[in-house]
Amino acid sequence: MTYILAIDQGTTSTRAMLFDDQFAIAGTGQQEFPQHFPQSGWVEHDPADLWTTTLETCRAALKAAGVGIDAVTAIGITNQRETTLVWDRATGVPVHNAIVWQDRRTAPLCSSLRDAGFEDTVTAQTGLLLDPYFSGTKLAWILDNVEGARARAEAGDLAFGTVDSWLIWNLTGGAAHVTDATNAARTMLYDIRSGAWSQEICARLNIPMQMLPEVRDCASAFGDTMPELFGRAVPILGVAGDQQAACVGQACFQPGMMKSTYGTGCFALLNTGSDPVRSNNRLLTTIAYQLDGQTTYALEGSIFVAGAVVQWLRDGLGLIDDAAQTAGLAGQADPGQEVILVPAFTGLGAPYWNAESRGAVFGLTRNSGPAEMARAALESVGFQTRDLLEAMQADWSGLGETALRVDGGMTASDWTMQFLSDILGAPVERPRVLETTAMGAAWLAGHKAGIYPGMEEFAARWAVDARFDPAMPEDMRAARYATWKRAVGATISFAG
Ligand SMILES: Nc1ncnc2c1ncn2[C@@H]1O[C@H](COP(=O)(O)OP(=O)(O)O)[C@@H](O)[C@H]1O
Ligand SMILES: O=P(O)(O)OC[C@H](O)CO
Repeated sequence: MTYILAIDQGTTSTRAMLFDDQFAIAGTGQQEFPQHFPQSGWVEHDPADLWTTTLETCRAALKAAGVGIDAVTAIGITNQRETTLVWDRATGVPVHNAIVWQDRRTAPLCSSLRDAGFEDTVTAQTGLLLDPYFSGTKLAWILDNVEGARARAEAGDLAFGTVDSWLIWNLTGGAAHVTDATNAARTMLYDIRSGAWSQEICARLNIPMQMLPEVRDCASAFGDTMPELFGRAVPILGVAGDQQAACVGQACFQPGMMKSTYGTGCFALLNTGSDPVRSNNRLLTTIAYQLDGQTTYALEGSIFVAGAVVQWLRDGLGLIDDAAQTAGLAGQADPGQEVILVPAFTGLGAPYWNAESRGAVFGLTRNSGPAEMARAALESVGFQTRDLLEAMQADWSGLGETALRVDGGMTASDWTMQFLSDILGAPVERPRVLETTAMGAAWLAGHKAGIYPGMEEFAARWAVDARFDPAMPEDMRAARYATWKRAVGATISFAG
């Protein structure tokens, strides 16, 4: 038996999974690591935590499976995207903590660049918006704020990378400074059409281009691990950002296919094929995957609060002890009350991108209670997904009748998935294998290694666990969505 080791380095935990040659999971390792919030709106990770949890979870997965390293053919890596690291090329020592994708410290820099009319250039080249979410302004912040960093960068002594690059650097003992096209596409420094770093954007942000990693296809030879780490050198053959890896793991290989991942937040990616579609509705244009030099593009919508609204019911309001209780509560809600929760706890993401909004509840009566709040919380996830779908439909005519493929922790809630289908007016499919992100990374590496089948056969193996079809009458769907839109409008206008 041969295996692929998939590393999934996420925002709150690192996981490693060993997949056998039939895609069955033979062993898993998982570790959480500390989040650092040095100031309001700032989020950092210790780069050493990202690396050591990776190493330890890989070893734990091998141990759990009882598999020796000789049976591991290759490694695939998937990772939290946009998170920004800078380290010394000679010593491998980072010059600063990793600045996490959620960090808003560069909001003033982004505003001034926007005011100067630079967003058009950014969107035209990178497909992104000029937002602190992406790596570019975080890297500029490090160069501007860490003493001596700029001079060292200009002298060629510092390397920049997203988390994949940092892990590969460490796995290969500093031999490889590389990334893949999907991670590059999230930096706001990469021209997704020409497939090259943007000289114009780097110059504007004052970023020396010798800091940037070499960009490769998602299934490529990224480097070999140092033999002393696992007992043998193992090639790293697959890399993709986590949402893109989920798109691959969900086998969304045809234009018009779409996946949506419901974890803490929600990220929906729609495959638009070989043409990058420019959004008129504030969605992101990004790279879904790049294989054999061929780039496949996607439209992406990001929602900041999905499962997090359930965590708020539990930890903030104390209405439930466990996420799974929400469905039972929601089912008891009074059908006559229309309570709407807009969970803009940290502003609104796509398609609104309103950083100033905060959460709001509408339609409370004297009879509203935990059941109505639970229902409103779960429904908010469906309403927000409909917002994304509406934007995608407006941007691109190729969005067909295909079902939405879902994954992530919140898809365990049948109630939420049924409402999602009802409010979208479209089928929703939950796959049998929910580990789509790790499986996507494993497929990239295993396909390159020649132990996994090609795209078509891999796609044919995708199997449904549950399908949810719309059951809500059309007039009710329209009325309920119109109420949601009014609630969002009021939330945004309240923020001023
Ligand atoms: N049965 C459930 N009903 C509703 N929400 C759930 C349920 N199970 C898990 N969740 C939510 O799913 C999220 C966890 O999903 P996960 O994919 O592990 O997230 P992440 O990768 O972002 O940490 C949590 O926010 C949790 O509240
Ligand atoms: O680590 P996750 O699963 O929260 O995903 C984070 C995204 O990649 C951020 O863009």
